[in-house]
Amino acid sequence: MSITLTDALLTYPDGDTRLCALDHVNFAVDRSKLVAVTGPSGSGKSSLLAVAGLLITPESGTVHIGGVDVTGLSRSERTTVRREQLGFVFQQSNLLASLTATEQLQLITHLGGGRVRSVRSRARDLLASLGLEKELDRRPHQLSGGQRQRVAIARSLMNDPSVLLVDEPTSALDEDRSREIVALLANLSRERDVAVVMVTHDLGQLDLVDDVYEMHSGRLTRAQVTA
Ligand SMILES: Nc1ncnc2c1ncn2[C@@H]1O[C@H](COP(=O)(O)OP(=O)(O)OP(=O)(O)O)[C@@H](O)[C@H]1O
Repeated sequence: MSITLTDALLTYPDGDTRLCALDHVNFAVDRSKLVAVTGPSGSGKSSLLAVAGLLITPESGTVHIGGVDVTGLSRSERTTVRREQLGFVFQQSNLLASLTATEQLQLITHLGGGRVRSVRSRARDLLASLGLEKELDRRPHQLSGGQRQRVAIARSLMNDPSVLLVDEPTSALDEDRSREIVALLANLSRERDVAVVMVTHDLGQLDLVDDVYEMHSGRLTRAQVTA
């Protein structure tokens, strides 16, 4: 398995008691799979992504990435695992208004200290592979919502992650564009051998995913197997 949460417990203070955001959650996603996590607002989906993304450490239970237990790592070790093995795509594409599509991707690697020329050609190749060959030098305001989300997905692949964590990627898109983005995530999970975890309210695209999980009050259950 590429990412595994075992018996993960996470609570938050809630008045005099504690609210259980992850209630002994077991979750595993293999490489080349796209898995959707659905559930009502407040059920714990963002908490699941935060624990899977090593942004929050569970109170008990473990997180394994690529078979390695990363639960007890120091903050800087967690940052290294995040930089080398994880990719993130957020609800809004979070692109910088002044940068071209290519520069959005270059920036990520420059922050991590990559070489300029190879980074630029890798950025352009990645964008082209996601159907953005004509948009390489466009800035966010010159792109459609779907194209912006594609740039954000390309950016998340710059470090060649083994796990991609995607939060509501279609919430700002119409139905056709939403379907294109979920189909793109399904394809790239297979072509790039990535485990993709997608939190979504968009139940119309679930036929494209490999597994569906549902969260309710911090409890995670497998909803349906479509492939
Ligand atoms: N930092 C925090 N402090 C206290 N409670 C929190 C904190 N973060 C989340 N919660 C609570 O934990 C529960 C789970 O929240 P979480 O954001 O994980 O749910 P969600 O399913 O992602 O919701 P949404 O779909 O609205 O984003 C909610 O009841 C929320 O209010």
